[in-house]
Amino acid sequence: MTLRARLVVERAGFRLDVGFEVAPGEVVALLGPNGAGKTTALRALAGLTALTSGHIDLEGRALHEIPAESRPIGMVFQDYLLFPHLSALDNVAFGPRCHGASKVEARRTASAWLERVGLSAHAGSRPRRLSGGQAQRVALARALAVGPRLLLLDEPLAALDAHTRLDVRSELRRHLAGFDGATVLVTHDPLDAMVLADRLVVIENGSIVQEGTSVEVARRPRTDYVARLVGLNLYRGIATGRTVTIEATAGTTNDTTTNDTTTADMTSADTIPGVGTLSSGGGPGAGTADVEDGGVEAGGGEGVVFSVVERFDGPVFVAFPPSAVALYGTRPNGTPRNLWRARIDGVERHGDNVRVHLDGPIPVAADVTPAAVAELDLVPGKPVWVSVKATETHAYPA
Ligand SMILES: Nc1ncnc2c1ncn2[C@@H]1O[C@H](COP(=O)(O)OP(=O)(O)OP(=O)(O)O)[C@@H](O)[C@H]1O
Repeated sequence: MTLRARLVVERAGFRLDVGFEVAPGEVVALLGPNGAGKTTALRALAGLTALTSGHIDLEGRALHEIPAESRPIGMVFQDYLLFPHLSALDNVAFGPRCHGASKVEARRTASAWLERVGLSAHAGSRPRRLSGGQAQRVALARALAVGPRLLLLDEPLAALDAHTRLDVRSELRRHLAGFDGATVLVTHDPLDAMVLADRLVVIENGSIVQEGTSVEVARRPRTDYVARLVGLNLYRGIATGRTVTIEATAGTTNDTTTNDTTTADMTSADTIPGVGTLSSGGGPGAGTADVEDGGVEAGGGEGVVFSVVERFDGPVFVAFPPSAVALYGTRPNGTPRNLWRARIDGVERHGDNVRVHLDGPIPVAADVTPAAVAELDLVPGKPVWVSVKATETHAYPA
């Protein structure tokens, strides 16, 4: 293991006590609700918050005995914390310079990193002239330029608008894949965690409540928070331009063995990346949604064709929240894309709304108002039309 940590931080009214390991090249996401202790854990790894007890072992070195400024770590913060008076190049060069490199050497290293993140043309720009996405890339280059063995990312995408976030997320994933040290990422966005991390460590109230790959965590949610967390509709598919074919569903049912409270979430659990076979329920509703005319043809579980905003070729993920799904009792007018027919599998309360689980060519969860439930008479077994606006889907390379 590259990193072995047990972090105990005590404060009035709060106690963090977590232990986890990160393998070389692995990205671990610390995920959890507000106030869970994620940032405290990250700051403790960085040496910015003192440990009450515990230890941090990085490649055999006792990191907790090393002062923050001498730890071999790179850190990216939510708001980047770039020096406003320095150019992008000098911001990146700052790290190597602090680690003893000469000015020329530091700038050479910085220049190479700016090129790797695609920002050579902006080397002379001050941070205020950079977009949020560009500033984030400079911050990442600055963190990696010191050749860290541990990379710490604190909500690295949180300050970006939705569209930029999409691009930067894919790009960050690529850079993380090329980093051979340990990476610990803090986020409360499940999409960031699932796309960027190999493994999730879910923290609630200062303790680890669940950990594993996103598939493992999603299959057996153990807390309400985790169950909600995996409530995204998320599919793996193949893109051709702006059209994504969601891989065929297997037609096998879930291996749900109990009727406990997590059962209702298993549908969405099957929509987590890495799960090769999505449960379609295998019912007569399985088929191919033709986005051109919005119909559903019997197709023996061939999946669904989605139209999305982003243009890609090859394997992608398509994600959208249950709130982006609209249900209709009769086929809606016009020819909206991403329209197919499904059958209601289950209905449950979800905050102020109602979450409707649907069978069909792909399993999907929809959040609708109680008024809509009454108006459309949404009861299990009822056939409905399902539509998802292309603008509310996110597609990104798998
Ligand atoms: N500097 C501080 N002094 C005292 N208490 C703090 C300090 N920073 C955080 N806390 C408290 O410690 C607990 C954990 O906070 P922390 O910021 O680590 O949570 P988090 O999981 O990162 O949450 P968020 O997602 O909101 O950032 C909270 O109860 C918080 O109020």
